[in-house]
Amino acid sequence: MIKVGIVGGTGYTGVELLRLLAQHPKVELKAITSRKEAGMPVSEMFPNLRGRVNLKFADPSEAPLKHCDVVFFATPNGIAMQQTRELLDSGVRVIDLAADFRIKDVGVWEKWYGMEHACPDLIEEAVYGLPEMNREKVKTARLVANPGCYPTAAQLGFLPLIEAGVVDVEHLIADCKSGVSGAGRKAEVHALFAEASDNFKAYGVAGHRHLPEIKQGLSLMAGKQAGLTFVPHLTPLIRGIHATLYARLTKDVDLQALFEKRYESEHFVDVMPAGSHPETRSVRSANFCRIAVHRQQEGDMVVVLSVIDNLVKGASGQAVQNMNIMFRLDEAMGLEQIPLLP
Ligand SMILES: NC(=O)C1=CN([C@@H]2O[C@H](COP(=O)(O)OP(=O)(O)OC[C@H]3O[C@@H](n4cnc5c(N)ncnc54)[C@H](OP(=O)(O)O)[C@@H]3O)[C@@H](O)[C@H]2O)C=CC1
Ligand SMILES: CC(=O)N[C@@H](CCC(=O)OP(=O)(O)O)C(=O)O
Repeated sequence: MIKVGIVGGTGYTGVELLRLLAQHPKVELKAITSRKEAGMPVSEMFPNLRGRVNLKFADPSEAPLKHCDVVFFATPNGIAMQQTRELLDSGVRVIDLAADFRIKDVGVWEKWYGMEHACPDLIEEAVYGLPEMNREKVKTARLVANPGCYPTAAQLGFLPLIEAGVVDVEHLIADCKSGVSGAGRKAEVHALFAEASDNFKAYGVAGHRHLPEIKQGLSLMAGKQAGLTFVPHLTPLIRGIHATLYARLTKDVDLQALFEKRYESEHFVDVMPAGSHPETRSVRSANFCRIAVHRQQEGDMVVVLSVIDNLVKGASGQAVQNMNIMFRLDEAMGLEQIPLLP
């Protein structure tokens, strides 16, 4: 059994990790932290876990994290980087759901995240945990930087086009919409029911911290600097991301065949039949990314639609997928939930 610790067990990605790991046949949950709720039984805070998780929250300073095989950080940005070295030195592997190790250029990271990085040398070692791009490196990684939610939806949608060299990579557009759980469980005015429901708005138009992360991934795929316009929107859903991606075609290709071929052996990426319009509810609570590719009848634009559940393929599910790869388990183990309808 893999002994697992979670730092940040009371947030949305933390409880989602608990939901997935409590049903994972090869996992033993050893430690779950919360500073505010230390001592409280997990199932008291989250009754959906009654009878499934019998641990209490522990303060991070007291939790037996060093006795785990792997520790997930489901914490705000800037926390994992303070504790990762000690864990790695103790032989514990680390999967960070936050952004501490996602961006290779530490100067870029410090600019967007507004703080000094505590261990820049570990950024180089960290493997960006998008399995559909980096599976081989994830296998041997001690430290995995789990991708952001918008970056997962956008990169998986653009990947076949960029790898095949059939689009203008300098002028890509990602128009993305997220459910409110993307903002986490902390109390914030914009996430209040009366603010977020029956409402729709863009935010971060002048620059969002996922822009450099997505651009880094697209540039790696292209082998040269990619140019991207990224606009996130807050939509009155609880879960879900819908990315509408635009690119100008530079070659005439069978787009449907290109996407189907690229993802034919990817369990968690579903290329839908030509003409489809994937819905966020078709991936709700599941680790799938569903994609449809469209060519408009006029002009040379390709439009890709990519949907994920931000808390699953966009965070905790992808983190468990990475754990499975790191421990040489079946990649889909514990992740076969069928999405919830309606
Ligand atoms: N929500 C989403 O859709 C996605 C989130 N992410 C990322 O995952 C991470 C967690 O997100 P989310 O679950 O939404 O966040 P929440 O705000 O919902 O939860 C944060 C958790 O971290 C704990 N925490 C906060 N500060 C510290 C600290 N200094 N030391 C230890 N624990 C701390 C909190 O518990 P306590 O304060 O009691 O210790 C809480 O359990 C973030 O970095 C986020 O950007 C990534 C992809 C998608
Ligand atoms: C709707 C909403 O607020 N979404 C969050 C992004 C999700 C997230 O938590 O960011 P990371 O992937 O970097 O961890 C935001 O825009 O800040």
